[in-house]
Amino acid sequence: MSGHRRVKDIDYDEDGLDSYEEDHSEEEGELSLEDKGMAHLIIRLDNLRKPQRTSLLQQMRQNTILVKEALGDEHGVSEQAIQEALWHYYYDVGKSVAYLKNQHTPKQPKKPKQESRFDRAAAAATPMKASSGELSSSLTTRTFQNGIGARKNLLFPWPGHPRKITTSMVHPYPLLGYPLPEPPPYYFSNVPPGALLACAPGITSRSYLPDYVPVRRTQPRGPLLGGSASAAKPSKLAALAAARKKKDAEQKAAARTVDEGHKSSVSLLDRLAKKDIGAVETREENKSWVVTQAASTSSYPLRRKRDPSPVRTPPTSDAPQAKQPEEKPQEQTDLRAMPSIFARTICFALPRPSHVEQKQSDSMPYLSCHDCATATVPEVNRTKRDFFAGPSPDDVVLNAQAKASSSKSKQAPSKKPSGPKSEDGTNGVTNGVEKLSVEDIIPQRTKSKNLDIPALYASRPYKPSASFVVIGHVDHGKSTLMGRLLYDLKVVDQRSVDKLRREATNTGKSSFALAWVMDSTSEERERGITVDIAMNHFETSKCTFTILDAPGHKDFVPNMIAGASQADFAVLVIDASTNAFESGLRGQTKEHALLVRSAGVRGVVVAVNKMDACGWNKERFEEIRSQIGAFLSSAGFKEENIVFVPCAGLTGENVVHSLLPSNTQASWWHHGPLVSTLETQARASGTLDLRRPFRLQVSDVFRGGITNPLSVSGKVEQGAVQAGDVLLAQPAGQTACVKAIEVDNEAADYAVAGQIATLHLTDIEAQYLRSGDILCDPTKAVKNITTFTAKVLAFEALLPQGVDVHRGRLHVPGRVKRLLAVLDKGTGQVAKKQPRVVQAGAVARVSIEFDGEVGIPLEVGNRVVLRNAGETIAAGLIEGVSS
Ligand SMILES: Nc1nc2c(ncn2[C@@H]2O[C@H](COP(=O)(O)OP(=O)(O)OP(=O)(O)O)[C@@H](O)[C@H]2O)c(=O)[nH]1
Repeated sequence: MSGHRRVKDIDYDEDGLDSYEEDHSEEEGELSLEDKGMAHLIIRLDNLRKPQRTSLLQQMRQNTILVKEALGDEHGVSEQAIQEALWHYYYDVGKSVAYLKNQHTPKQPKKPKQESRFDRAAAAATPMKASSGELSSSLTTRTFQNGIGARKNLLFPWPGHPRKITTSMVHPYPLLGYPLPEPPPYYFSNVPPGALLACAPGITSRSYLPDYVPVRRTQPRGPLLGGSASAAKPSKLAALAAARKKKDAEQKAAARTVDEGHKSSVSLLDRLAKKDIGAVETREENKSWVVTQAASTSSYPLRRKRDPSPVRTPPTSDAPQAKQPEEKPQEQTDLRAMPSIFARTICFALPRPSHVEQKQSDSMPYLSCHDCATATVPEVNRTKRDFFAGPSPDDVVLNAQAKASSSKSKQAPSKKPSGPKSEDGTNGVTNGVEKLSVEDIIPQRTKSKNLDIPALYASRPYKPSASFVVIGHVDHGKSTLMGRLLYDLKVVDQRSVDKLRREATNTGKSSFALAWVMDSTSEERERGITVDIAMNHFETSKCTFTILDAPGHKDFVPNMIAGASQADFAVLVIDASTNAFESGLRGQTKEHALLVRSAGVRGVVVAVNKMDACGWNKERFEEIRSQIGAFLSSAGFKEENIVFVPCAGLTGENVVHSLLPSNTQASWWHHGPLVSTLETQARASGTLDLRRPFRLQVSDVFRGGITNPLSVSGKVEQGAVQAGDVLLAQPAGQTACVKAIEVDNEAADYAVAGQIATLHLTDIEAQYLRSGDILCDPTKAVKNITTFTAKVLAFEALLPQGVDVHRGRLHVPGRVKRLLAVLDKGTGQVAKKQPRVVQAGAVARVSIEFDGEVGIPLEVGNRVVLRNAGETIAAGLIEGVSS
């Protein structure tokens, strides 16, 4: 059900607007032949009413013709492609033409690259000459017979691989002879280990290789560089290589002869190790390492067996087996390099020459092979002095500093007892460190000034301040109106506006220049619509304001809800031009008004905008006033809290400055401009109870600068906060300390309910804070709940169903678990228990539970909005919670 249907169904909507049913029946006409050609667009426009759809299709037709003309005949672009481009560029003919020209202009064939000498040489060295048929015999015949196109397919057999050879895919190894892309990791997942190795160069087996992978050529390779591929005459390089090979072979043969003459079959390494081990065991017989029998024969000597017993093994008669008398190890030179410090750390008992002992001890005072204390080292070999038992030198200094600063802040006498020198050589400062408590060592938190905020606030010299959310249907001129307000109040300077005008003109959106004051993201500027809440501050002689410019598009209603939750009052912008007001009523005008009311907003200023477009027609203004006034009253706004102001954001008439007498068309308006109405609303925003427990819903989490690595912003919902306060972040359950506060972009000592503040936090990790979370008084914290009951007004028929629960920036999936009762709208008494369905427009009590296991920070009195499939289906007040 569309939004306007939902609004129509609510029984308080008795304003005589066009009925949805009538409109809907109009839409069911047959498609014209012309329309059938645009069926792909009609599908997209399906959710629009017929007049809108017809106008868009009309525009599409006209623009299609314009684009065709601009493209000319030679491009041969299909009509559908043109319409797709127009759709993409929001009917922008210029952009669509540029895009299509770019897409359909035949690319100039690239000038063939002149072949360099290197290319020629490389080509000669590789057998990749399909045309000449000089192919390796081991490459599959199929591969080459099928030509390059087929080869591409063969090369990229796995799904999703780009079927395009790029330079990055070319296999660097010329052995395979042609570009081979790296296969995806999963390709070899079922290949047994070793199989890939078996296919490595030198092994011709291809049993595990997929068909498309050629194996190593069995033919000798041609020369890599220079020379001829025929290899009839060896090159100089080849001759050199052959000579070196021959020399190597001769050397090996000589070595073999020497080895054969040797009595023992023990390798050089073995012999060296034996010498070393023998020496060690002679020197340090109490070592717990034993040399295995294998070490004395052929195994690598470092492959030692660790004594499984932690008890030191006394030298036995077997041990001397390692000492082979015939080896005469002392006569041989120790050729082994020293093990690295790391290696020695791991194998702590390895011996090392005495000449390096001292040096390494110096370089790593805490890491000595002999000093490493671990459970597996025999007791006697453990260090006598445990370096890690006491604080490190850094700790000593830091702790002393902490101690010094804490004692300074406490105005303690600076004289410290100079204790006797400790065992480890540290002086009395170190002894003092041992007496430090954890609190002394933790960096000092920001000290609270313990301000009496309610008293200060009552006697403040400040102006009243208020925040307002700007709502209304898409394109009714919200951002332009706010841009104008800021421009005329000199919040935005002339230079910036001129720059925006230039940029907007260059992109063909000159009328959006003022809107871009608020819409700052590239997406918003490109699409010409607001996407997320834009915040800005301004000040008049009487008040300070925070603007929350909400998106009007229905896709961004959740962002609009977030804005509404932070506002004291709302500015509902309505486009007075022909048909625009009516289409807004069927769109988001009413939905937004209902949502701000549901969010607890009491006052609304209705800015009847674009009055220039209807010639400042008084009748039009009165028509809008009567229809919207009736609707707002039925939605729960009191009559005295609804104010209407005619204005034109684009021209600036009656926004900041009163209407000029020269504007005779508007002579009927005798009240002030929009800004003076805002001031009246701000003063009427009500008093605040600052003594209630602090609550702030986090709207944004960001890095507030080098000195403020973690900052949050949001509206203080109740209570007050000052620097030095400790707050609890829910649902994470982590505490944070308030380091500093900003209100209206200026440093402040405190922030109170109603203000949108930035809190710079310490003592909390960023992972514990997300937008939608609650910062609260830890002594009276908001609990994380899993179920709640709420009194809601149903915008659509309500069943036990899945819903998204919205509260400001928070939106969490949940379920309407039970419909508890339908309530009487007037008295609030139960009219019907356990209904099977709650009709649209009815007030009901429902039970809602969240999907996840993590509780959500909500409490009694919070206002929630229930949405489903992009539609607002109900809104109301939490009456009871359970965890
Ligand atoms: N004639 C006229 N056009 C206006 C006026 N105000 C805004 N417009 C035009 O209306 C169009 C939409 O203006 P925006 O300010 O972007 O509308 P919006 O309501 O902020 O749009 P969303 O934020 O996307 O919902 C622009 O082309 C503006 O130039 C006005 O007072 N008179």
